[in-house]
Amino acid sequence: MTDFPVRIAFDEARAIIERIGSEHRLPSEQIALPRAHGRVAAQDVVAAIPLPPFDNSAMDGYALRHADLRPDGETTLRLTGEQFAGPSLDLRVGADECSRITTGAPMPDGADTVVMKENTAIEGDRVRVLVAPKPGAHVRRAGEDTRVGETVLRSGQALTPSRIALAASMGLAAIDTARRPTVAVFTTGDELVEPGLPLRPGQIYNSNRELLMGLLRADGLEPTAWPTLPDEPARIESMLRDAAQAFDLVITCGAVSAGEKDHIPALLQTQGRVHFWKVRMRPGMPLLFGELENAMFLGLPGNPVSVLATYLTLGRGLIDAMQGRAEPRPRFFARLAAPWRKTHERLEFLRGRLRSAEDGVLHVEPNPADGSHRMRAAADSDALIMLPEKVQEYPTGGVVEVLPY
Ligand SMILES: Nc1nc2c(c(=O)[nH]1)N[C@H]1C(S)=C(S)[C@@H](COP(=O)(O)OP(=O)(O)OC[C@H]3O[C@@H](n4cnc5c(N)ncnc54)[C@H](O)[C@@H]3O)O[C@H]1N2
Ligand code: MOO
Repeated sequence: MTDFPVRIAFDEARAIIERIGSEHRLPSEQIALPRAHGRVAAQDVVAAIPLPPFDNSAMDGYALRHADLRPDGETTLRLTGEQFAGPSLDLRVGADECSRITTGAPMPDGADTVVMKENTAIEGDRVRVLVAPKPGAHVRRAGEDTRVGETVLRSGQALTPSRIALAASMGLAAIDTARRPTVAVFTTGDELVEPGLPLRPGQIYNSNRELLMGLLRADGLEPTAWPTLPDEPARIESMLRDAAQAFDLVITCGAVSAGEKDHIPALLQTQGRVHFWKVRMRPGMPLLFGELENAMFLGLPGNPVSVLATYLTLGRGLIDAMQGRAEPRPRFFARLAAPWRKTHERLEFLRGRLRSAEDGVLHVEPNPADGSHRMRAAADSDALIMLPEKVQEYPTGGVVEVLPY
C-alpha cells in the first residue's frame, strides 16, 4: 500500500508538478537588469515615461513646416539650425525655414515634418526640397509606442532580451524577479565511468550528467553536478540528504525502477515524501516526484532518452512553477512525414526531425529507433513527437504536437 498515486496519467503528473511547484515558489529578489535575462518577472512594470519620450526624427534630413511646401514642384527653405541626436537645443523653425536633423534628434518647435536628405539639394544656407514629403512624414511621436501608465510587463512573464530592453528603455536599472532554483544534479550506478577514463567490461560512460546539466543550463540555470552515487543505500542517503539541505531542487537519474539496486523510491518513502511515482508515458515511465529535507526532488529514470523526455515535458514545468512563471510556453504542431504504429497504449514521446516546407506547413519525420537507450536517434532528432495515450495508429499527414529541443 502506498499513500501516493502510482502509474498516473501524464496530465495528472503535470498538474501535480505545477501545483506543488507553485506551493514552493521561490522568494523574489530585486536584481540588476543585466543579470535578469531569462528570469521570471515578479513585478508588473508600469510606464513612468512615454516611449518615445519626445517627438523625434526617423530620418537624417531636414525638419520643416509642411505648410511651407509648394504643392507643385520644388520649394527652397532657409537653413537656420542643426539638431543632432542628443541634448535638445530648443530650436525653432519659422516660416520658410528648416533645421538640419538626424535620426532620433528631437523635433524643433514649429516643425511638423522631416524630409530625407536624399530628397534635397543644399546650396549654402538654402535647402531645395526636391520631393515633397507627406504631412507629418518621418516624425516619431512621443508616446506612440507606450503611453505613461500602461502596464508593459507583468509579473510571471519570462524576461526575454526584448522585455529586458523594454524595461531599460523605461529607465529601470533593476527589477524584481523570482529567485532561480539552485539545482543539484546526480547520476547513479556502479556501471558509470567518467568520459576520459578507461572503460572496463560492463561499464558505460556517464552521458546523463552532461545531458541534464546542458538542459538545465539552456534553461538559464546554474546547476551543480555532484559525484556519481554508488549503488549503496547508506551512501545514497547521506549524499542526497546533504544536497537536499542546501539546494532548492535535487534531480537524480537512475535507480528509480524495480531493480534490486533501485534504492531511491524507498529512500524517499521512508525519509522524505513522494508526490507520485510512475507516469503512463514512454520513455520516462518510472519517474519519481517528491520532497527530501527542504528540497523538491525529481528522480528521473536512468535511460538517457528518458532523461531527455522527462526533463523537457515535466522537469522544466517544475522549474517554471517554482519561479512563478505564469506564461504558458508556446505549443507547436506538425504533420507526420511517415506513418507510425505504437506497440503500447502509453503516451509516447517519440523523437523526430522537424522540417518546414514552403507551403508553411511543419512536418516531422519520426526516427524509427524508439528505444529509450537510443541516444544516437535523439541526437539525430530535434523534437519530441507527442503520441497520445490509447491511440496506436498514426497515418502520414496526421497532426501531432511536437516539442522542439
Ligand atoms: N522490472 C522492471 N524493469 C524495468 C522497469 C520496470 O518497470 N520493471 N522499467 C524500465 C524502464 S521504463 C526504465 S526507463 C528503466 C529505468 O530504470 P532506472 O531509473 O532504475 O535506471 P537504471 O536502472 O539505473 O538505468 C537504466 C539504464 O540507463 C543507464 N544509465 C543510467 N545512468 C546513466 C548515465 N548517467 N549515463 C548513461 N546511461 C545511464 C543504465 O546503465 C541502464 O542501462 O528501467 C527499466 N526496467
Ligand atoms: O519508460 Mo522507460 O523510460 O522505457 O525508458
